[in-house]
Amino acid sequence: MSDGYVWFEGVPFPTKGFTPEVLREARESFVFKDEDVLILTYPKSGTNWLIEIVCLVYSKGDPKWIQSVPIWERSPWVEAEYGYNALKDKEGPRLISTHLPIQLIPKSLFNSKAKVIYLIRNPRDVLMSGYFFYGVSSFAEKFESLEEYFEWFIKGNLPYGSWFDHTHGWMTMRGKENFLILSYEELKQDTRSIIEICQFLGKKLEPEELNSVLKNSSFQVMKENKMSNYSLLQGQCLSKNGILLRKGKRQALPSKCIRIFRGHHDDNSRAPTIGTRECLSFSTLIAHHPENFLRVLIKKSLFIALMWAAGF
Ligand SMILES: Nc1ncnc2c1ncn2[C@@H]1O[C@H](COP(=O)(O)OS(=O)(=O)O)[C@@H](OP(=O)(O)O)[C@H]1O
Repeated sequence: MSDGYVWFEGVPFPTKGFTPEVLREARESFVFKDEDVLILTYPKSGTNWLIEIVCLVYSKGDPKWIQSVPIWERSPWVEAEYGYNALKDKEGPRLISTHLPIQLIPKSLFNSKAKVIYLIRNPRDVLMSGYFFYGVSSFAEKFESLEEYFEWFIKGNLPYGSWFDHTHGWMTMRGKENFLILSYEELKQDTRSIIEICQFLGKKLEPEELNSVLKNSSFQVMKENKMSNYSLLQGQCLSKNGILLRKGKRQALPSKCIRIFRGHHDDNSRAPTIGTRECLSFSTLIAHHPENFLRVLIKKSLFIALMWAAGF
């Protein structure tokens, strides 16, 4: 276990704003209400984008709320000290965010009809997004190189632990009536996911309201909204040049990273068995064909084993 995190039940958490006491209390005592909506993701998967969309759906596209209240107050994090205290006595339907793995979520979730929206993102982009974000944050352990960071990603030595465990755990909720699974990639592709969100939340929006949701949750508009872009926290939990909305799209990976992903050795002498394509399509594949999850997981494990064997 590394000292660069707050640890709870074997899972690492950021060093600022999290304590084992609050994490325990949240899991044991937080009461979900049937009318709550929970936004659930592994970090760097587009959480804040989804929060912005849901807020706009609730306000029928009117941007006043998202322009006047910080995003972490609109949808507080149940596992964080600040969020837990803000949420626990809050009246009425609540918007709640979490990155918690399934085993640490407040137990009451499983006895409530609270609606859960689980957003998954391609692990390659989650990985790169975290690489740039954690590198300038003041709450995560510092890695020396991309190789070291990659190893930590695979081992789950990053805030909230392993992407693989997180995804594997929460996918067991697939098919439940109050559980909607979406992917970042599909959300980017077209409006269908937003319509799905409206239907799931029982909100009917007029076409112009829907257009306003799209416009006001777009990357560019969100990047300029200081209530959503975390610029208010720069110099606190984010360093001065820390940005949440970095690219919002796939970017060319550094060649070193591509090699790692492909399982290539420098001299290319060991042919990759599992390549980038499988990694890229992993989340989309399980979103569309959940029955393939196990098969893909086995392939992924094989891939990881191969990388270890290759000395990465
Ligand atoms: N509106 C919109 N459209 C598209 N993409 C967006 C949007 N808002 C945030 N993002 C991208 O989401 C990434 C950050 O994910 P999270 O919000 O989950 O981060 S965090 O874990 O809560 O820190 C981060 O991805 P990267 O740019 O790849 O780093 C953000 O740019």
